[in-house]
Amino acid sequence: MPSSNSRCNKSLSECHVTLASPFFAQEHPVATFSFRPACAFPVWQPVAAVRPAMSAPWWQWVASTDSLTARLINAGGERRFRVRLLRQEVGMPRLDEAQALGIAPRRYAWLREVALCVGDSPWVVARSVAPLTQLQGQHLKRLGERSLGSWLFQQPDLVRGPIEASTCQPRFAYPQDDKARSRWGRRSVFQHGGLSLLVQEHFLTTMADDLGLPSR
Ligand SMILES: C=C(O[C@@H]1C=C(C(=O)O)C=C[C@H]1O)C(=O)O
Repeated sequence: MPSSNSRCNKSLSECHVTLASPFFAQEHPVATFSFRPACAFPVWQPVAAVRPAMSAPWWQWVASTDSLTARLINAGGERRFRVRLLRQEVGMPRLDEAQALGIAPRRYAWLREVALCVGDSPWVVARSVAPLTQLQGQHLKRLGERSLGSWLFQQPDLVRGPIEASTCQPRFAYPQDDKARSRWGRRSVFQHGGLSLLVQEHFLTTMADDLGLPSR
C-alpha cells in the first residue's frame, strides 16, 4: 500500500519529478511536475472513429456520457475519491481549445487542471476551459477540490456535445511519481445557461493498472 505521503496527498511543492520534456533535459530541482509533449497539436477524433482501436473495457470508460466522477467513485469501491486541484486561473486557451469552444483565439478563459485520485493513485487528469465572458454568476471559481461534475450534472438544462478521443499525452503538467502516462484522452463541450465548458480528461496508466484494464 503506498505510503501516506503518496502523490495524491503530497502538496504540489512535494511532487518533485524529473521534467521529461525535451525543453528540460536535466533534473530540474524546483520542478514540481512531469511534462511529456507527445503531440504539439493533439488530434481529436469522434470516439466512434477510434472504436476499432479501443478495447471494450476502455470503451465503457471513454465513450460514457454520464458523470466520470460518479463512475470513478463507484469503481474505487472502499478507496477514497479525491479531486486534487493542480491549477485554476484565468489565462489563454490553446488554439485547439478555442476552436472546440467556437471562440476566437487569445480570448481570456477560466482554466482548471485537476488530478482525480482514487486511494493514493491519480487515475485521471483533466483540464477544463470556459470563456471568461460566459462565467457571470457561475460558481466555478469557488469549486476548489469539489468535483466539477458534482456541480455540472446537477444543472437541469445541461447538454453534452459529442465526445472526441485522442491518444496524445496531456499538454499540462501533473504529478507523476510512477511515470504515469495517458492511455486515452477524451474531450467534450458542455452547454449550460449560456456557458460553454470544454472538459478534457486523460485516463492514466495508474488507472489501467489498478483496474486491470488492457493497454488500449
Ligand atoms: C465533468 C466531470 O467532472 C470531472 C471533474 C473535474 C474537475 O473537478 O475539474 C474535471 C473533469 C471531470 O472528470 C465529471 O465528473 O464527469
